[in-house]
Amino acid sequence: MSGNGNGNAINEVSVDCPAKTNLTLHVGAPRSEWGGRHELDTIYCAVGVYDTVTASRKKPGAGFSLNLDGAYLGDLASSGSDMRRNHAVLALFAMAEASSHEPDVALNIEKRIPVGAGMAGGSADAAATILALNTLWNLDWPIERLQQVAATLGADMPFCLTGGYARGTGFGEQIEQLSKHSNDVRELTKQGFAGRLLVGAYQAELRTPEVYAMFDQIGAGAGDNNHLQQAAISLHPRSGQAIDEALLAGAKQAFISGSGPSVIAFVPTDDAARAVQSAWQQSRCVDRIIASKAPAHPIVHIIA
Ligand SMILES: C[C@@](CO)(OP(=O)(O)O)[C@H](O)COP(=O)(O)OP(=O)(O)OC[C@H]1O[C@@H](n2ccc(N)nc2=O)[C@H](O)[C@@H]1O
Ligand SMILES: Nc1ncnc2c1ncn2[C@@H]1O[C@H](COP(=O)(O)OP(=O)(O)O)[C@@H](O)[C@H]1O
Repeated sequence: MSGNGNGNAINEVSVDCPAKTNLTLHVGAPRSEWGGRHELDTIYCAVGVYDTVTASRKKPGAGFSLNLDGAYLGDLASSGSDMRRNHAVLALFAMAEASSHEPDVALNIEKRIPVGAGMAGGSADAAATILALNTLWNLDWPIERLQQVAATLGADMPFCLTGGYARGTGFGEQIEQLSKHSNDVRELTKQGFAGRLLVGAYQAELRTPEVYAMFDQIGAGAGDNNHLQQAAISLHPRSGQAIDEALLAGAKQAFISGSGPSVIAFVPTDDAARAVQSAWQQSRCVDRIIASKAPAHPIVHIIA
């Protein structure tokens, strides 16, 4: 039984896990050996919009349970949403198998990351679950071991375990953690891809496979750092309007987050933040605005 320093067992752990965006997302050809997934070269950056996953120990044999809280649950709220397919539950089962534990754990997810938004909300919840169980079950596995488990669940899940910045290659699952002093990050920071930001979020969701399929048809927009941007805008034009409004209002950078539809606008000053907020509200080109900053990292709390 794991201890929390005063000799008692740990019974509840919560993890605040940040969302993900891609400061660059270069997309190559689909590869048959990767099940048709495209070759990527991307700079991941964690954004300070957090989901909180709480994992509590249940009685032996009680099985798992899942509870979702939050005002914006997207398609997770529908009764048809299969709990067993939730990415946090998939992570629980993967960790249970890898560590020979029974999945007798209650999971509670407080969702704040927009769903189906291109911000890896599902991957963040899976990563939070992995980090929580590493403490709840007293595994204390190194990050590399946890990333091996995460990589079996999705391309951007290994990155979500560490946050900060990373270069992703392969189909996005090969991760090289980047320090903020690395040349890549220093160059992007110089171009304004760091610090204070606004997220333009939508009720609508985009399906990642559909965005990649559209990319295969129309390719990347000239000069776009995110090669999926033109495809996402063709499927969800309001995101393109939000980018134009943000840049006009003084955002240093504004772009689609990953496969979209959400838009990230870096706003380095109070004036820029106020101007972008007002331009988005007046043009009604976004449904919700979330103020945040980047980079960010997961935070683990031992509750009981
Ligand atoms: C686009 C990115 C950018 O980081 O993230 P999101 O914006 O969705 O968060 C990722 O590539 C999302 O990767 P991942 O999270 O694995 O996508 P999944 O939803 O699991 O993949 C669903 C489908 O997307 C397509 N896909 C995904 C990754 C990739 N490198 N090439 C692809 O073509 C494939 O059709 C795949 O079957
Ligand atoms: N815990 C979760 N949080 C969000 N989405 C989830 C979760 N578990 C499963 N999903 C499913 O994954 C899909 C993609 O969600 P998400 O990861 O938020 O978006 P994206 O892949 O665009 O970053 C959603 O449509 C949802 O049905």
